[in-house]
Amino acid sequence: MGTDETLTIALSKGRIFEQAMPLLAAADIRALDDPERSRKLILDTSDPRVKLVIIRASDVPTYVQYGAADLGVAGKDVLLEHGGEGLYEPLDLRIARCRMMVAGKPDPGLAMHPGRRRLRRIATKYVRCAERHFAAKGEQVEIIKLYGSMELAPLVGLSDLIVDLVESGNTLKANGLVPLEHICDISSRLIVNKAAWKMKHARVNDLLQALRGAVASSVPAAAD
Ligand SMILES: Nc1ncnc2c1ncn2[C@@H]1O[C@H](COP(=O)(O)OP(=O)(O)OP(=O)(O)O)[C@@H](O)[C@H]1O
Ligand SMILES: O=P(O)(O)OC[C@H]1O[C@H](OP(=O)(O)OP(=O)(O)O)[C@H](O)[C@@H]1O
Repeated sequence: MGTDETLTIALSKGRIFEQAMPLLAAADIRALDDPERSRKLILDTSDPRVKLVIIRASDVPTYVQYGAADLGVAGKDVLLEHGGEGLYEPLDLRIARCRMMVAGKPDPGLAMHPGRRRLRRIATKYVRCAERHFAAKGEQVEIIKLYGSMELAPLVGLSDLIVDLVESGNTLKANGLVPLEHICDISSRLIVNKAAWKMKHARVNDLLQALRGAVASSVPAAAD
């Protein structure tokens, strides 16, 4: 965790950085470097008491859980897989919105056949979510853990179905797959280390209020 004077915020580069920075600007926090162009992992900001640490999206909850960062921005998908230990999740930032879905070939054929002899194979990065989804339906499945490009798995016979994130649907379509079941809606959340929440409460709370205001003005209710 940073010193008492410093707030450290963990973010991944790409869509979360791009969509979170306009919200952080409402709290007068602007990055002094562009993570797409700099190799720096710790970025100074326009507020000398705030630093950004740039890490993999799936590592953000771990840094915050252990207090290596006071706060972070993480997708709900990543939080569901992490489990949320040691964290508070006080605000839905409503950025990086998409859906977690089961997808597969349009004609699942044997994959959906009730009389099939082996368990259906599900390829996914989201093992916990997939397990929970199929368990809730009362179906035993075999989960195959992957780290990316899930869409390939049914095309080459690695799995019958995938569990992945879908936004426009273009990636599924480009690979001849279709969405089959909606698991949950996903957006990114502000997360806070539990100790930082107590020890740095005034500063964390100021930031939270500024972000709350920015979220309310950036997403009109009618967009839901
Ligand atoms: N197509 C998408 N549209 C909108 N939001 C998305 C989409 N894909 C992922 N997200 C959200 O954005 C977050 C960050 O995605 P990003 O692609 O930057 O990281 P990642 O590649 O999933 O993670 P890692 O690098 O740790 O494997 C995801 O955790 C998810 O919540
Ligand atoms: O429905 P769409 O708009 O096509 O978006 C869905 C794609 O977005 C995500 O991948 P991403 O682009 O983040 O690449 P990654 O898997 O390398 O993170 C997700 O894993 C899908 O592949």
